[in-house]
Amino acid sequence: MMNLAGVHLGEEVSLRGIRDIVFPEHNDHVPHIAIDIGGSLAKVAYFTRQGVYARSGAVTPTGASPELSMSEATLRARAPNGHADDMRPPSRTESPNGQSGGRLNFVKFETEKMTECIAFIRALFDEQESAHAALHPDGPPCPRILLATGGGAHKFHDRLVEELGVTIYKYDEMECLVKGLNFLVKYVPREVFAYREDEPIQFEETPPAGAYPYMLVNIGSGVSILKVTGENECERVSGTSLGGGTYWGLMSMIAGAQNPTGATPSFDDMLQLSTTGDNTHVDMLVGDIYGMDYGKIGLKSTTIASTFGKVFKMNADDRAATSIHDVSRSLLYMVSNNIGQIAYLNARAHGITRIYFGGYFICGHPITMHTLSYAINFWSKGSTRALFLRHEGYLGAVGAFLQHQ
Ligand SMILES: Nc1ncnc2c1ncn2[C@@H]1O[C@H](COP(=O)(O)OP(=O)(O)OP(=O)(O)O)[C@@H](O)[C@H]1O
Ligand SMILES: CC(C)(CO)[C@@H](O)C(=O)NCCC(=O)O
Repeated sequence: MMNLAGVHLGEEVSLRGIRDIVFPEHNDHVPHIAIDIGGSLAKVAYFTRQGVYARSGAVTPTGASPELSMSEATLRARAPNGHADDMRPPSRTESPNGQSGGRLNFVKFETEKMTECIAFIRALFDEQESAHAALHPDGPPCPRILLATGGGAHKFHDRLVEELGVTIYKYDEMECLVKGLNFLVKYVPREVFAYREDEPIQFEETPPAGAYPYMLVNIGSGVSILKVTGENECERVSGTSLGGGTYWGLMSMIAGAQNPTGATPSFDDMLQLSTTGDNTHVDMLVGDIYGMDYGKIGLKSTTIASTFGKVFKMNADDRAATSIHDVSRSLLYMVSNNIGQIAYLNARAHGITRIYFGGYFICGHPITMHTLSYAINFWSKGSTRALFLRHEGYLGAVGAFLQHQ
C-alpha cells in the first residue's frame, strides 16, 4: 500500500504541464498502470518506483541494474509528439524506514491513436516485469493488470486484452473522477487554485475546510456535473453535450474548410489562436443591437448577445476571410460561458458554493479559466467559488489507480 503522508508534486512550474506526484512509500505488489479512455483522449497514470525502474539517466537508482532504467529519451520517443506530460528526471525520495518511494507519472494519447497508446503501455509492462523479476528472481511473475475507466474501458476491453495480454479491472467513470479529485484535493499541496485574470494564482488550503458538499464539473468531450456529498458519495446531477469535443469539432470543421488542403491545426494550436483573436468580429454584442448598454436588465454593451450572430450578415467573401483566431476565441467563449452558466444553475439548485472544474478541456488555459470563473462569479454575485486543479485532466486515471491501492 502507499503511504500518503508527505505526497508532493515533482516540481513547481507553470500551471500548464502536468507534474508527477511523488509518494514516499509504495508497495511493489499492486498494479502500477491505470488508464482513463474517453471519447477524445486516453489518459494514462503509471507508477515508477524510485530505485527500481526510474525513468531517467540523470539519476542512478541504487540497486537497479542500468538496463532496468527506462531512459527519458526512450519514453519521449514513445510518447505522442515525442513528449510525455511529465518527463523530467525524478529526484530520489527515501522514507525514514529506508523503503523506496516512487512517483505517479502522466501521459495522454488521442483516443483515435489507440495503437500508440497500447505500444506505450506494452513498454511499461515490459519494464515493470523485468524490474520485478530482478527484485524477486525466485518469486512468481508480476501479473499484468490494467486498471481502466472511462467509456473506452468497455469499448476497447477486448482489444486491450488481446494485444497486451492483460487482465483488466474496470471501474465506474464517475466514481473514479470523484476518487481522483478527493485524493488530489486532500493530499497534493498546491493542487487547487482559484483563477483571477491579472492576479497571482491563489492556491487553496489542503485539505479544505468543510470539504463537502461540492460540485465537480468535468469538461471532457461532453460535460458531466456531479454533486459530491462525501468521500464516496456522489450523484451525477446534470450534463451537457456542449463540451470540449464541441470546440474541437467545430474548430476542426471551420479551420479545415478554410484551408485549401483541408488540414487542421492541432488542439494546442487552436487554443493558441484564441489568444490573439477578437470574438467581436463574429459575435453580435448587446451594443450592436442597442447601440448602448441595456442597463435596466443588467446587460453591458460589451456583453455577447448572440454568439456568431454577425456571421449571417457577411457576404461569402467576408465569411471565407473570417479570421480563424476570431473564430477560436468566440467558440472558446461559447463553450465556456455555457458551461459556466449551467454549472452555476446546478450549484444554486443544490445549495453548493464550491465548484471544481476538471477535464482536459481546461488544460490550464487562461481564457477558459477566466471565462468559467467570471461566469460563476457574475451569476452567483460572488457567493460561489470556481476552483481549478493542476491535474484537471487526470482525475479519472488517478481515481482508477487508487481503486486498487
Ligand atoms: N492536446 C489535446 N488534444 C486533444 N484534445 C485536447 C487536448 N488538450 C485538451 N483537449 C480537450 O480536451 C477534451 C477531452 O477532455 P477529456 O480527456 O477530459 O475528455 P474525454 O475523457 O476524452 O471525454 P469524455 O469524458 O466525454 O469521454 C477534448 O475534447 C479537447 O477539447
Ligand atoms: C458520456 C460521458 C459521460 C462520457 O464521459 C460524457 O461525455 C458526458 O457527460 N456527456 C454529456 C452527456 C449529457 O449529459 O448530455
